[in-house]
Amino acid sequence: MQTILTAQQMRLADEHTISQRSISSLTLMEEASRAFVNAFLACEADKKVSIHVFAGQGNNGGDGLAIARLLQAEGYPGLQVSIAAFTGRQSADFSVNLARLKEAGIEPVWITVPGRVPDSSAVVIDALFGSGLNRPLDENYNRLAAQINHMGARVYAVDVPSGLASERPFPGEYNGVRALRTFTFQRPKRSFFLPESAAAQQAFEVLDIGLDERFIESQHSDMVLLEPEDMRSLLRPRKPFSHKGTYGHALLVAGSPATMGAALLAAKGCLNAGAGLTTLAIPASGLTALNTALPEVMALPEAEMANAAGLARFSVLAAGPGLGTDESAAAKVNLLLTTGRPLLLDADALNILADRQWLDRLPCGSVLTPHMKEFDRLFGPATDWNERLENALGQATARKITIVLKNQYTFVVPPGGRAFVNPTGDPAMAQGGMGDVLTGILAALLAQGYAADDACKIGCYIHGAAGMRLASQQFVVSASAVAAEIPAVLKHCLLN
Ligand SMILES: NC(=O)C1=CN([C@@H]2O[C@H](COP(=O)(O)OP(=O)(O)OC[C@H]3O[C@@H](n4cnc5c(N)ncnc54)[C@H](O)[C@@H]3O)[C@@H](O)[C@H]2O)[C@@H](O)CC1
Ligand SMILES: Nc1ncnc2c1ncn2[C@@H]1O[C@H](COP(=O)(O)OP(=O)(O)O)[C@@H](O)[C@H]1O
Repeated sequence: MQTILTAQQMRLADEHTISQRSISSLTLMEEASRAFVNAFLACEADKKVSIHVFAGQGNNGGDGLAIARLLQAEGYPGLQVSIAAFTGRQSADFSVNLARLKEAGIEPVWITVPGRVPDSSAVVIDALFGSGLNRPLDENYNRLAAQINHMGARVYAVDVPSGLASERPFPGEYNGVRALRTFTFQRPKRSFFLPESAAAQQAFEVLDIGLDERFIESQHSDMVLLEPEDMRSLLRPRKPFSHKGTYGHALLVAGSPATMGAALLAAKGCLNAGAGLTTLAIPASGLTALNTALPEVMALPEAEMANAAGLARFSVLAAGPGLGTDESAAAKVNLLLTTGRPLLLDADALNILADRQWLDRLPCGSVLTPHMKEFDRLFGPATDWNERLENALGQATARKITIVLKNQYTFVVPPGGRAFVNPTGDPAMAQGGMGDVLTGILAALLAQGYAADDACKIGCYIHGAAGMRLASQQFVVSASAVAAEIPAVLKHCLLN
């Protein structure tokens, strides 16, 4: 797991590393710039390309000047450097790098008043502002950013796209530089995981610049990034002499005549994520489809969904995919709530909770898996993703539940004030039914006895990893294909 730092904590990590390694901040800047150049070389190997570096006057600008000098030494002759100096003072390390730039024979152009910038370069390096940005761009910088965006160049941002706040995006429409790729130092920035950052960058890559990892990991943060190693330590191999009873019995209450497929997808996810037994509670009209498509899955007769005592034999109770929100669906959710046991609820079960105002009946230890709209229906509207995430952090702690807030970067939010960011997934997965498979996977992991937070971390990770594997070969991946890929992904996670 990686702790995601605030800009202030990042500065402390810089200072700590500088004193611990007995180096100067200038050396650290040089190392960061070298790391950027190495990553840049891998993307822009043609040395004849025309490059325009736009630098501010802070340390991000200092990086920009060092990068320009290093690129020239690498043999890129077509370099221009512009320094935006509408306001502000030069940082000490910027000034030293300015002198070094001139010594290297590069004379920068100073932009002190708004005007036209030359727009013929194929590549732009954006080093106007980095993690020091503490207010939205004013008119002059905004105009410059718009000119850069209009150049049609391939834009590489240094550390943070200029205009994007590193912790939480500023309110309103993004008015900064739009980068193709950001090479960011040591840690992704918190705002990179919020969907508003899509306006600022298409992708980011993290570069190790040698900051002290122990110091970074000692910092308190409300955001933690999951890594492949976490799966290896969380996952448990199948045991010798084990049998189907060892791995739990999941009940999935799902499906309606028009949306039986959602129930089948959830059941398929559940089977493939290793539940010992999977039972579906679906309307009778779905039984033929179930027996044909998933012969391993059992069905619960409708009459048994009227009696809480009959549910005691299941190790996990899950509901929602394709359930519908009519009276009979609500009666099923009501029955589950009366058991007083932790529940796994998704999709229509969440809508039923919201519509009937049953949220306060939810037992501690439950898991909810809303997407944005379901979340807002349950917990109230949010003006942006940061507010939504902060609400999720508060609700999970207050209600002692785990919220899986789904998105490109899904947030697993257990009680305790920390969101675990799932890095796996691919836009090829943006298709109906994907969430149903995730619910089935989570049910299987809970049935196998994983704690709620661990089940959600593992489940989201393997679900996204399955999508990524398929997306490496396919334009779009179906939910059934993702479910089918899960056993191989689990094996891979355990062995690697
Ligand atoms: N030793 C270090 O501290 C290192 C810092 N590095 C670089 O330093 C960057 C951070 O540098 P700084 O803290 O100097 O900050 P920036 O260079 O990001 O910003 C410069 C200054 O601009 C001012 N400012 C903020 N918002 C503004 C706005 N909207 N309009 C006009 N001015 C505004 C602030 O006073 C800020 O300090 C990182 O992103 C990274 O690129 C790297 O060189 C790694 C080492
Ligand atoms: N662009 C994307 N990148 C990564 N993961 C995605 C993307 N789009 C969807 N997913 C994943 O697919 C799932 C979609 O869930 P949900 O919206 O509930 O789907 P549905 O209700 O259609 O089954 C989530 O787990 C989400 O993380």
